[in-house]
Amino acid sequence: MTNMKRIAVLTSGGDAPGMNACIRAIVLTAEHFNVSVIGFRHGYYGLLNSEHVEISTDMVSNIIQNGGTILHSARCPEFKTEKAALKAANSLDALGIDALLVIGGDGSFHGAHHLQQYWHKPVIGLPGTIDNDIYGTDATIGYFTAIETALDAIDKIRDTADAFERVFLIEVMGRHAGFIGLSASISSGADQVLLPEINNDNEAAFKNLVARIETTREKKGQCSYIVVVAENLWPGGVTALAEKINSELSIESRPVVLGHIQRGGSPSPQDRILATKLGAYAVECALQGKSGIMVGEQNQQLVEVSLPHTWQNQKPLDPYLVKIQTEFFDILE
Ligand SMILES: Nc1ncnc2c1ncn2[C@@H]1O[C@H](COP(=O)(O)OP(=O)(O)OP(=O)(O)O)[C@@H](O)[C@H]1O
Ligand SMILES: O=P(O)(O)OC[C@H]1O[C@](O)(CO)[C@@H](O)[C@@H]1O
Repeated sequence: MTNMKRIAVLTSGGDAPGMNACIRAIVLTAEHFNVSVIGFRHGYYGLLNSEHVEISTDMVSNIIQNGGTILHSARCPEFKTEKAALKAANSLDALGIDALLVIGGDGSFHGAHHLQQYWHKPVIGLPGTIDNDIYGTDATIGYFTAIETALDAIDKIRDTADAFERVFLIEVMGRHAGFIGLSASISSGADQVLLPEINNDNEAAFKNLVARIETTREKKGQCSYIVVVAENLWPGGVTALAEKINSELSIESRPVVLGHIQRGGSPSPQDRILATKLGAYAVECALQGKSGIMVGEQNQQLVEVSLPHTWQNQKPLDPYLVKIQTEFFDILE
């Protein structure tokens, strides 16, 4: 262990349930090693403007169950410049910070890597995003809770879909990745799913969707039909897709955009445990002088992955789940 005295943490990009659990674990672990923790508010903005607070252990009691982040989050486009990174490095030195922990998604990891070119002390990333789109860790903090939230909403939509025997197109988050979409679709028993990793031809996907709805209804009569659609896949989203279905075919459909509810709520046990594990491990890695890495978990083993590897490689969807949904279940129930 090095003789570090003070480390810093910030949360950046889309907030994710479990970020607070992670901050708590960092503070409690640091306390164990007699290291104090400074928190920068509002992601990289706080780092640039030295908007900071000393996080005591009192401040992290009773936050493990809360969504959001006590440090607040932000997207800070100007952090990409050399000027900003130099300013951040000066700010860290002025405060006597020995290591920086960044909880966020791949954009935040780009930021951490960028900073590292100008500040030569440990910088460590912790994967915190509902999207689960970070290579090198089986799951990101917040992903499990987002699936539960989406699933709860889809179950409720199914009730009204069944009552009216309607088609529902349900848009889920994920930015450009289909992890939430696939998990929500499998766990809700959705009839069909449209994901960026699977559908690269929207017209073909549309034809297939219509054919499947029509065939299902020929066989079963009027019935509900649930389609989970990843955001950023269909131009204009599910509202435009529903309009196309309604106008070109005599099929009544309803669009639902689940939106930011997927980012909120009390973190699930899995997210709290993952956040706690990674928070504690990140402190240990920092104290050992490790830098330029993301801490993650693979097959229940803690791992360290170089920051560029986390965005240079594409994390695949579970191929067997894809097969189940698109091949085995591509039949009438
Ligand atoms: N190339 C880059 N260089 C420096 N900083 C960056 C870079 N890309 C992103 N950042 C910083 O990281 C912040 C967060 O990135 P982004 O908005 O992509 O969210 P994220 O961390 O990927 O999280 P999520 O995907 O969950 O929203 C940006 O606002 C910016 O401050
Ligand atoms: O809250 P904002 O800035 O609109 O960002 C929304 C995006 O952030 C996420 O919630 C997390 O990356 C994505 O799923 C979504 O595309």
